[in-house]
Amino acid sequence: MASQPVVETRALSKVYRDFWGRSKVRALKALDLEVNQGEIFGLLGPNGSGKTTTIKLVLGLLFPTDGQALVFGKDATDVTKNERIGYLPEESYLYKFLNAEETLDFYGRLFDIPADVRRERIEKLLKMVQIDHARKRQLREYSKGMTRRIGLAQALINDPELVLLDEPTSGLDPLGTRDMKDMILGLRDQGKTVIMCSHLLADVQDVCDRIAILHQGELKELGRVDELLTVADVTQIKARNMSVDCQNEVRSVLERHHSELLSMDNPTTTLEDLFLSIVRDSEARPGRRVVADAKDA
Ligand SMILES: Nc1ncnc2c1ncn2[C@@H]1O[C@H](COP(=O)(O)OP(=O)(O)OP(=O)(O)O)[C@@H](O)[C@H]1O
Repeated sequence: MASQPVVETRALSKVYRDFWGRSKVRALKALDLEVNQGEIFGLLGPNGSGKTTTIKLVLGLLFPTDGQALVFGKDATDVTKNERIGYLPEESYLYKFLNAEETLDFYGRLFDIPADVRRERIEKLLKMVQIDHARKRQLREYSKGMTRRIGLAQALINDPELVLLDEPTSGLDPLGTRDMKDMILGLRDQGKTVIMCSHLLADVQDVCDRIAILHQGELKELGRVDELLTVADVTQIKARNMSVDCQNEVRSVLERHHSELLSMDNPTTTLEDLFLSIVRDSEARPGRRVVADAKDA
Protein backbone atom coordinates (compact mmCIF):
# COMPACT_ATOMS: atom_id res chain seq x y z
CA MET A 1 0.00 0.00 0.00
CA ALA A 2 1.37 3.44 -0.93
CA SER A 3 2.21 5.56 2.12
CA GLN A 4 0.09 8.56 2.93
CA PRO A 5 1.25 11.83 1.34
CA VAL A 6 2.85 14.27 3.78
CA VAL A 7 0.92 17.14 2.21
CA GLU A 8 -2.24 16.87 0.16
CA THR A 9 -4.37 19.68 -1.21
CA ARG A 10 -7.82 19.01 -2.59
CA ALA A 11 -9.39 21.70 -4.77
CA LEU A 12 -7.65 24.20 -2.49
CA SER A 13 -8.82 27.74 -3.22
CA LYS A 14 -8.22 31.12 -1.67
CA VAL A 15 -9.95 34.40 -2.31
CA TYR A 16 -8.58 37.41 -0.45
CA ARG A 17 -11.32 39.82 0.58
CA ASP A 18 -11.12 43.51 1.32
CA PHE A 19 -12.04 45.22 4.58
CA TRP A 20 -15.79 45.02 3.76
CA GLY A 21 -15.63 41.32 2.89
CA ARG A 22 -15.88 41.93 -0.85
CA SER A 23 -13.92 39.44 -2.93
CA LYS A 24 -10.67 41.05 -4.05
CA VAL A 25 -8.13 38.56 -5.44
CA ARG A 26 -8.60 34.91 -6.42
CA ALA A 27 -5.09 33.90 -5.37
CA LEU A 28 -5.51 30.11 -5.66
CA LYS A 29 -7.94 28.17 -7.81
CA ALA A 30 -8.80 24.52 -6.99
CA LEU A 31 -5.24 23.29 -6.45
CA ASP A 32 -4.77 19.50 -6.28
CA LEU A 33 -1.33 18.39 -5.11
CA GLU A 34 0.32 15.53 -3.26
CA VAL A 35 3.78 15.78 -1.74
CA ASN A 36 5.30 12.47 -0.65
CA GLN A 37 7.59 11.60 2.21
CA GLY A 38 11.30 12.17 1.53
CA GLU A 39 10.97 14.26 -1.63
CA ILE A 40 12.04 17.80 -2.43
CA PHE A 41 9.08 19.49 -4.03
CA GLY A 42 9.37 22.84 -5.81
CA LEU A 43 6.62 25.42 -6.21
CA LEU A 44 7.36 27.66 -9.17
CA GLY A 45 5.59 30.57 -10.73
CA PRO A 46 5.88 34.26 -11.51
CA ASN A 47 5.21 36.97 -8.90
CA GLY A 48 1.69 36.79 -7.57
CA SER A 49 0.99 33.26 -8.87
CA GLY A 50 -0.03 31.92 -5.44
CA LYS A 51 3.12 30.20 -4.10
CA THR A 52 3.25 31.96 -0.73
CA THR A 53 -0.52 31.63 -0.38
CA THR A 54 -0.16 27.85 -0.88
CA ILE A 55 2.62 27.66 1.73
CA LYS A 56 0.57 29.71 4.22
CA LEU A 57 -2.47 27.48 3.68
CA VAL A 58 -0.32 24.36 4.25
CA LEU A 59 1.07 25.95 7.42
CA GLY A 60 -2.47 26.69 8.59
CA LEU A 61 -1.74 30.44 8.77
CA LEU A 62 -4.63 31.12 6.36
CA PHE A 63 -8.03 29.47 6.06
CA PRO A 64 -9.02 28.22 2.60
CA THR A 65 -12.06 29.78 0.92
CA ASP A 66 -12.80 26.36 -0.57
CA GLY A 67 -11.22 22.92 -0.64
CA GLN A 68 -8.82 21.49 1.90
CA ALA A 69 -5.12 21.24 2.77
CA LEU A 70 -4.06 18.14 4.70
CA VAL A 71 -0.71 17.78 6.45
CA PHE A 72 0.22 14.33 7.82
CA GLY A 73 -3.38 13.36 7.06
CA LYS A 74 -4.85 16.08 9.30
CA ASP A 75 -6.43 19.38 8.40
CA ALA A 76 -3.72 22.04 8.01
CA THR A 77 -5.43 24.23 10.61
CA ASP A 78 -4.89 21.51 13.27
CA VAL A 79 -2.14 23.00 15.45
CA THR A 80 -0.85 19.60 16.69
CA LYS A 81 0.99 19.21 13.36
CA ASN A 82 3.13 22.33 14.03
CA GLU A 83 5.79 20.52 16.04
CA ARG A 84 6.50 18.31 13.01
CA ILE A 85 6.97 21.30 10.65
CA GLY A 86 9.80 23.77 10.08
CA TYR A 87 9.36 27.03 8.12
CA LEU A 88 11.87 29.43 6.62
CA PRO A 89 9.94 32.56 5.50
CA GLU A 90 11.13 34.76 2.65
CA GLU A 91 11.89 37.67 5.01
CA SER A 92 13.73 37.15 8.27
CA TYR A 93 11.60 37.81 11.36
CA LEU A 94 14.28 36.88 13.90
CA TYR A 95 15.13 39.16 16.85
CA LYS A 96 18.08 41.29 15.79
CA PHE A 97 19.42 41.76 19.34
CA LEU A 98 19.84 38.06 20.10
CA ASN A 99 22.93 36.16 19.03
CA ALA A 100 22.74 32.89 17.05
CA GLU A 101 22.96 30.67 20.11
CA GLU A 102 20.29 32.65 22.00
CA THR A 103 18.03 32.65 18.93
CA LEU A 104 18.09 28.87 18.60
CA ASP A 105 17.71 28.44 22.36
CA PHE A 106 14.67 30.75 22.34
CA TYR A 107 12.92 28.78 19.56
CA GLY A 108 13.93 25.48 21.18
CA ARG A 109 12.19 26.60 24.38
CA LEU A 110 9.03 27.51 22.44
CA PHE A 111 8.89 23.85 21.35
CA ASP A 112 9.49 22.72 24.95
CA ILE A 113 12.65 20.86 23.96
CA PRO A 114 14.51 19.66 27.09
CA ALA A 115 17.73 21.61 27.88
CA ASP A 116 20.18 18.79 27.10
CA VAL A 117 18.53 17.98 23.73
CA ARG A 118 18.40 21.70 22.96
CA ARG A 119 22.12 22.16 23.63
CA GLU A 120 23.06 19.17 21.49
CA ARG A 121 20.79 20.27 18.63
CA ILE A 122 22.06 23.87 18.71
CA GLU A 123 25.66 22.63 18.42
CA LYS A 124 24.75 20.37 15.51
CA LEU A 125 22.77 23.05 13.66
CA LEU A 126 25.36 25.83 14.11
CA LYS A 127 27.94 23.50 12.56
CA MET A 128 25.61 22.37 9.79
CA VAL A 129 24.78 25.91 8.64
CA GLN A 130 28.41 26.99 9.17
CA ILE A 131 27.90 29.94 11.52
CA ASP A 132 29.58 28.28 14.46
CA HIS A 133 32.28 31.01 14.40
CA ALA A 134 29.66 33.79 14.69
CA ARG A 135 27.50 32.15 17.37
CA LYS A 136 28.01 35.01 19.89
CA ARG A 137 27.39 37.85 17.44
CA GLN A 138 24.03 39.64 17.44
CA LEU A 139 21.96 38.96 14.33
CA ARG A 140 21.85 42.68 13.46
CA GLU A 141 25.53 42.29 12.49
CA TYR A 142 24.84 39.35 10.20
CA SER A 143 25.15 39.54 6.41
CA LYS A 144 22.24 38.45 4.23
CA GLY A 145 23.85 35.03 3.71
CA MET A 146 24.40 34.50 7.45
CA THR A 147 20.80 35.58 8.15
CA ARG A 148 19.56 32.95 5.70
CA ARG A 149 21.72 30.31 7.43
CA ILE A 150 20.48 31.11 10.95
CA GLY A 151 16.93 31.19 9.52
CA LEU A 152 17.39 27.63 8.25
CA ALA A 153 18.84 26.51 11.59
CA GLN A 154 15.83 28.03 13.36
CA ALA A 155 13.47 26.19 10.97
CA LEU A 156 15.17 22.91 11.94
CA ILE A 157 15.37 23.37 15.73
CA ASN A 158 12.40 21.05 16.34
CA ASP A 159 13.88 18.35 14.05
CA PRO A 160 10.83 18.62 11.75
CA GLU A 161 9.69 15.94 9.32
CA LEU A 162 8.38 18.56 6.87
CA VAL A 163 10.36 21.70 6.01
CA LEU A 164 8.87 24.60 4.04
CA LEU A 165 11.37 26.99 2.51
CA ASP A 166 10.30 30.28 0.90
CA GLU A 167 13.02 31.50 -1.51
CA PRO A 168 15.85 29.73 0.39
CA THR A 169 18.61 30.99 -1.92
CA SER A 170 17.42 34.57 -2.43
CA GLY A 171 20.17 37.13 -1.91
CA LEU A 172 22.92 34.53 -1.51
CA ASP A 173 26.19 34.63 -3.44
CA PRO A 174 27.12 31.55 -5.53
CA LEU A 175 29.05 29.95 -2.64
CA GLY A 176 26.19 30.51 -0.21
CA THR A 177 23.72 29.23 -2.82
CA ARG A 178 25.74 26.04 -3.33
CA ASP A 179 25.92 25.49 0.45
CA MET A 180 22.18 26.10 0.84
CA LYS A 181 21.42 23.64 -1.99
CA ASP A 182 23.70 21.03 -0.39
CA MET A 183 21.97 21.55 2.95
CA ILE A 184 18.56 21.07 1.32
CA LEU A 185 19.77 17.85 -0.33
CA GLY A 186 21.14 16.81 3.09
CA LEU A 187 17.65 17.23 4.59
CA ARG A 188 16.31 14.76 2.04
CA ASP A 189 19.12 12.33 2.95
CA GLN A 190 17.87 12.53 6.54
CA GLY A 191 14.43 11.43 5.28
CA LYS A 192 12.78 14.84 5.64
CA THR A 193 10.24 16.17 3.17
CA VAL A 194 10.98 19.61 1.73
CA ILE A 195 8.68 22.03 -0.07
CA MET A 196 10.43 25.09 -1.46
CA CYS A 197 9.36 27.96 -3.64
CA SER A 198 11.77 29.96 -5.71
CA HIS A 199 12.15 32.16 -8.76
CA LEU A 200 15.67 30.89 -9.31
CA LEU A 201 15.00 28.15 -11.80
CA ALA A 202 18.56 26.77 -11.90
CA ASP A 203 18.44 26.22 -8.12
CA VAL A 204 15.09 24.46 -8.39
CA GLN A 205 16.42 22.28 -11.20
CA ASP A 206 19.47 21.32 -9.10
CA VAL A 207 17.63 20.17 -5.99
CA CYS A 208 13.96 19.39 -6.64
CA ASP A 209 12.64 15.91 -7.41
CA ARG A 210 9.24 17.18 -8.55
CA ILE A 211 7.82 20.59 -9.30
CA ALA A 212 4.48 22.31 -9.70
CA ILE A 213 4.23 25.40 -11.88
CA LEU A 214 1.54 27.90 -10.90
CA HIS A 215 0.26 30.82 -12.93
CA GLN A 216 -2.47 33.20 -11.76
CA GLY A 217 -3.42 30.77 -9.02
CA GLU A 218 -3.81 27.78 -11.33
CA LEU A 219 -1.70 24.63 -11.58
CA LYS A 220 -0.16 24.59 -15.06
CA GLU A 221 2.37 21.74 -14.83
CA LEU A 222 3.24 19.00 -12.35
CA GLY A 223 5.85 16.28 -12.61
CA ARG A 224 9.36 14.96 -12.08
CA VAL A 225 11.99 17.55 -13.01
CA ASP A 226 14.09 15.05 -15.02
CA GLU A 227 11.03 13.90 -17.00
CA LEU A 228 9.72 17.42 -17.65
CA LEU A 229 13.12 18.52 -18.90
CA THR A 230 14.00 15.52 -21.05
CA VAL A 231 13.83 16.33 -24.76
CA ALA A 232 12.56 12.95 -25.92
CA ASP A 233 13.34 13.26 -29.62
CA VAL A 234 16.99 14.36 -29.21
CA THR A 235 19.86 11.96 -28.35
CA GLN A 236 23.08 13.34 -26.89
CA ILE A 237 26.45 11.55 -27.16
CA LYS A 238 29.54 12.80 -25.28
CA ALA A 239 32.92 11.37 -26.22
CA ARG A 240 36.54 12.16 -25.33
CA ASN A 241 39.35 12.29 -27.91
CA MET A 242 37.15 12.23 -31.01
CA SER A 243 39.37 12.70 -34.06
CA VAL A 244 38.25 14.69 -37.11
CA ASP A 245 38.02 11.39 -39.09
CA CYS A 246 35.81 9.91 -36.40
CA GLN A 247 33.59 13.01 -36.40
CA ASN A 248 33.21 12.79 -40.17
CA GLU A 249 32.29 9.13 -39.90
CA VAL A 250 29.67 9.91 -37.26
CA ARG A 251 28.25 12.57 -39.60
CA SER A 252 27.95 10.12 -42.48
CA VAL A 253 26.35 7.43 -40.28
CA LEU A 254 23.75 9.95 -39.15
CA GLU A 255 23.11 10.99 -42.75
CA ARG A 256 22.67 7.37 -43.83
CA HIS A 257 20.05 6.89 -41.12
CA HIS A 258 18.27 10.17 -42.00
CA SER A 259 18.98 11.68 -38.56
CA GLU A 260 19.44 15.42 -38.34
CA LEU A 261 22.72 16.46 -36.71
CA LEU A 262 21.89 19.36 -34.39
CA SER A 263 25.33 20.01 -32.90
CA MET A 264 28.79 18.51 -32.53
CA ASP A 265 30.93 20.81 -30.41
CA ASN A 266 32.90 21.11 -27.18
CA PRO A 267 30.76 21.56 -24.07
CA THR A 268 31.21 24.62 -21.85
CA THR A 269 31.18 24.49 -18.07
CA THR A 270 28.64 26.56 -16.13
CA LEU A 271 29.55 29.95 -14.69
CA GLU A 272 28.61 28.55 -11.26
CA ASP A 273 31.19 25.73 -11.57
CA LEU A 274 33.86 28.12 -12.87
CA PHE A 275 33.18 30.63 -10.06
CA LEU A 276 33.25 27.94 -7.35
CA SER A 277 36.47 26.39 -8.62
CA ILE A 278 38.18 29.83 -8.71
CA VAL A 279 37.08 30.68 -5.15
CA ARG A 280 38.13 27.24 -3.82
CA ASP A 281 41.48 27.50 -5.59
CA SER A 282 41.97 30.97 -4.12
CA GLU A 283 41.26 29.64 -0.62
CA ALA A 284 43.76 26.82 -1.13
CA ARG A 285 46.44 29.13 -2.56
CA PRO A 286 45.91 32.62 -1.11
CA GLY A 287 47.84 35.52 -2.62
CA ARG A 288 47.97 34.13 -6.14
CA ARG A 289 46.82 36.67 -8.69
CA VAL A 290 46.01 36.56 -12.36
CA VAL A 291 47.78 39.17 -14.44
CA ALA A 292 45.32 40.29 -17.07
CA ASP A 293 46.61 39.53 -20.55
CA ALA A 294 46.74 42.53 -22.89
CA LYS A 295 44.57 40.67 -25.41
CA ASP A 296 41.82 40.13 -22.76
CA ALA A 297 41.67 43.82 -21.89
N1 LIG B 1 -3.17 39.55 2.27
C1 LIG B 1 -3.53 39.72 1.00
N2 LIG B 1 -4.59 40.48 0.67
C2 LIG B 1 -4.97 40.64 -0.62
N3 LIG B 1 -4.33 40.06 -1.68
C3 LIG B 1 -3.26 39.29 -1.40
C4 LIG B 1 -2.79 39.08 -0.07
N4 LIG B 1 -1.71 38.26 -0.12
C5 LIG B 1 -1.50 37.96 -1.43
N5 LIG B 1 -2.43 38.59 -2.20
C6 LIG B 1 -2.57 38.49 -3.66
O1 LIG B 1 -2.73 37.12 -3.99
C7 LIG B 1 -2.01 36.82 -5.19
C8 LIG B 1 -1.01 35.67 -4.90
O2 LIG B 1 -0.03 36.15 -3.99
P1 LIG B 1 1.17 35.24 -3.42
O3 LIG B 1 1.90 36.08 -2.41
O4 LIG B 1 0.62 33.94 -2.99
O5 LIG B 1 2.05 35.02 -4.73
P2 LIG B 1 3.54 34.49 -4.91
O6 LIG B 1 3.48 33.53 -6.03
O7 LIG B 1 4.06 34.00 -3.61
O8 LIG B 1 4.28 35.82 -5.34
P3 LIG B 1 5.83 36.29 -5.13
O9 LIG B 1 6.63 35.48 -6.07
O10 LIG B 1 5.77 37.74 -5.52
O11 LIG B 1 6.18 36.09 -3.68
C9 LIG B 1 -1.36 38.09 -5.64
O12 LIG B 1 -2.20 38.69 -6.60
C10 LIG B 1 -1.31 38.94 -4.37
O13 LIG B 1 -1.39 40.33 -4.68
